[in-house]
Amino acid sequence: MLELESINLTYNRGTADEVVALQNLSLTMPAGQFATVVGTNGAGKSSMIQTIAGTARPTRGRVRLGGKDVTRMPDHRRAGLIGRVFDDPRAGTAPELSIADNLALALARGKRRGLRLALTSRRRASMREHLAGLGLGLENRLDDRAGLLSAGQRQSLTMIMASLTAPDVLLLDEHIAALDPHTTRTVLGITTELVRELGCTTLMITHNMEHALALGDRLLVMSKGAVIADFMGDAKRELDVDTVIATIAGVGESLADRTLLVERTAE
Ligand SMILES: Nc1ncnc2c1ncn2[C@@H]1O[C@H](COP(=O)(O)OP(=O)(O)OP(=O)(O)O)[C@@H](O)[C@H]1O
Repeated sequence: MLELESINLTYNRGTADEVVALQNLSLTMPAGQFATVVGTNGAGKSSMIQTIAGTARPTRGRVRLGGKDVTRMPDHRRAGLIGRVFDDPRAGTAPELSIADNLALALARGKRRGLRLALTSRRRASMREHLAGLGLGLENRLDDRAGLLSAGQRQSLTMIMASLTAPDVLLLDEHIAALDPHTTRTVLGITTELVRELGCTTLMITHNMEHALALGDRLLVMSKGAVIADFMGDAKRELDVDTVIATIAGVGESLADRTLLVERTAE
C-alpha cells in the first residue's frame, strides 16, 4: 500500500520565487495497482513522483509505504523500495559503463552503501536472461558501453535496472516522451510486462491521453497540485479522451498541445 496523506510541497518557500507545487494531496494505492497520471504542465505530476521517491521533501503531510512512514527517509534509503524511470533516456544509465556494470550497480542499489556486486558467471547468465526478455538483442552485448545504445534500448535497459531490486513501487515519469512511435510501442510493451511480472504499485505520468487510457487500472487527473479526478474499475475502462479533456477544462485549465497529445500513428 502506498499512501500520500495531505501532502503540501512548496518550492523556494519564503522567497519571491515561492511555488506551491502540491496542495493537500492525498492518494491511497493498494499494492500492485497501476495508475496513469495526466494533467497540464505544472500540475504537480513530477512533484508527486519526487515526493514518493524522496527527492522532494514535503512541507506538510506524510508518505507511507506498506504502512511504514517514509516521509523523512532519504531517497538513497528508499532506492531498494522504489524504481524510477525518467523521461530522458540518458538519465537512468551510466554511459561509460558496460551494460553488465550498469545492471550490477542497479542490483547493488538499496543494499549496503558502497557494496559492488561481483559479476559472477551466474549473475551474468541471469542478466542475459533478463535482457533476452526485451527482445532487443541486448543479451549479446553485455560488455558494450551503455552510451552506444539507442534511446529506446537505453530506456529499456533502465526499465530492467529499475525492476532488478523487485521494488514495491515503480515510478515512470514520462518515460516514453523522448521516443519515436515504434520505440514507444516497444517500451510500453516492456512496461506492461514488467508491471505484471513484478506486481509492484506503479505510477506512470504521460502526456499521451491514449496511453493513459490504455494502460493501468486507474487514471488520475491532476491540476494545481491536487488530484481533481480519479477513475478506477469500470469508470476507467469506459473512459474516453473527451471526458478527460473536459475534466481538465472544467477546472479552468488551458490545454496545451502536449496535454492533448494523442497518438494517431498507424500501427
Ligand atoms: N525544483 C523546483 N524548483 C522550483 N519550482 C519547481 C521545481 N520543480 C517544479 N517546480 C514548479 O512546481 C510546479 C509543479 O511542477 P511539476 O514539475 O511537478 O509539474 P508537472 O505536472 O510534472 O509538469 P510538466 O507536465 O510540465 O512536467 C510548477 O509550477 C513548477 O514550475
